[in-house]
Amino acid sequence: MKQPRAMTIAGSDSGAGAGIQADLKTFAALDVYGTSAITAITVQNTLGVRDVLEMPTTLVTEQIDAIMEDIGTDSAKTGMLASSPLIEAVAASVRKWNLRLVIDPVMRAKGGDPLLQDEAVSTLRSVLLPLAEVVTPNLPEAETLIGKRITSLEEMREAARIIHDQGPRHVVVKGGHALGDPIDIYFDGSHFSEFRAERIDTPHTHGTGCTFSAAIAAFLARGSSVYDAVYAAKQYITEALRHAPGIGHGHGPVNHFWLHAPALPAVLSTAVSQIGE
Ligand SMILES: Nc1ncnc2c1ncn2[C@@H]1O[C@H](COP(=O)(O)OP(=O)(O)O)[C@@H](O)[C@H]1O
Ligand SMILES: Cc1ncc(COP(=O)(O)O)c(N)n1
Repeated sequence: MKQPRAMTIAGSDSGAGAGIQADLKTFAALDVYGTSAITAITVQNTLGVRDVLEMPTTLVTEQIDAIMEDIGTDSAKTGMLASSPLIEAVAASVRKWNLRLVIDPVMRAKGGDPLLQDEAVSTLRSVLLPLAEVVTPNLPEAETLIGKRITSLEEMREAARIIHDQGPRHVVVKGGHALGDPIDIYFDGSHFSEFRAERIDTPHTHGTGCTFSAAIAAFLARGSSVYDAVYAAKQYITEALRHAPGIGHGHGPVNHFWLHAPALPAVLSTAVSQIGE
């Protein structure tokens, strides 16, 4: 049986809670074969981002070409894109390979460190958003994309409509940054839906947006409709937050593998104990 495939085009997080690492773990947990094109290397842990090295645009283009010329993909997602030239290069590849694209319009890390240059927001809006099947801004990202504050569910709906006018076919304005139970607003150009979940009381929210958008890409690769993919991704991120392993001294990662049995199957436990002898 052919395994579904998904590609992440994003930054590396050395702490492995967000970025490429979170995306590949999410793909693996959802039984999708994941590939990656790295846009930038961040020196990062749960406390913050210490340094960033952007990849040359040609290297990003070549990674995507190498994946597509051999392995192919059923969906793709973007995360940290850092700068206008990288966004332009990724957009050219999306067009060249006709990628079915989920955009997580990453602008800042949880602690506030910038992951996208301010001047690149207009490139993201005008060049990449029109190529998206789905875009998943959090509240601050949605505010930046529309240029006004969002303070209510009604304003989230209005934001989704304005962002939809910028070109993506589906919009999910995420409510993780609001108070109370997080409500994500979904808009497909004609209908709104609300995806509600209970708020998990935890500081370990590093990589929630990456994980959520990677899960949407994974479910799309598995053949779900966009609505069903967002619905399933919402359940996946809620449980991943609930089972966060409590790693690090700051905003720790979620548990991408909450679906899987906590104990190793007997055959592996035996092999592991023999390796230790
Ligand atoms: N504490 C929480 N409990 C439950 N769901 C959450 C919590 N924080 C975020 N979420 C959900 O996780 C997903 C990512 O949202 P959000 O944190 O807003 O994005 P980002 O990581 O891009 O800032 C959304 O579906 C949001 O509703
Ligand atoms: C390399 C990289 N990409 C993205 C994020 C944002 O993470 P979040 O999912 O918490 O918004 C991050 N902190 N680092």
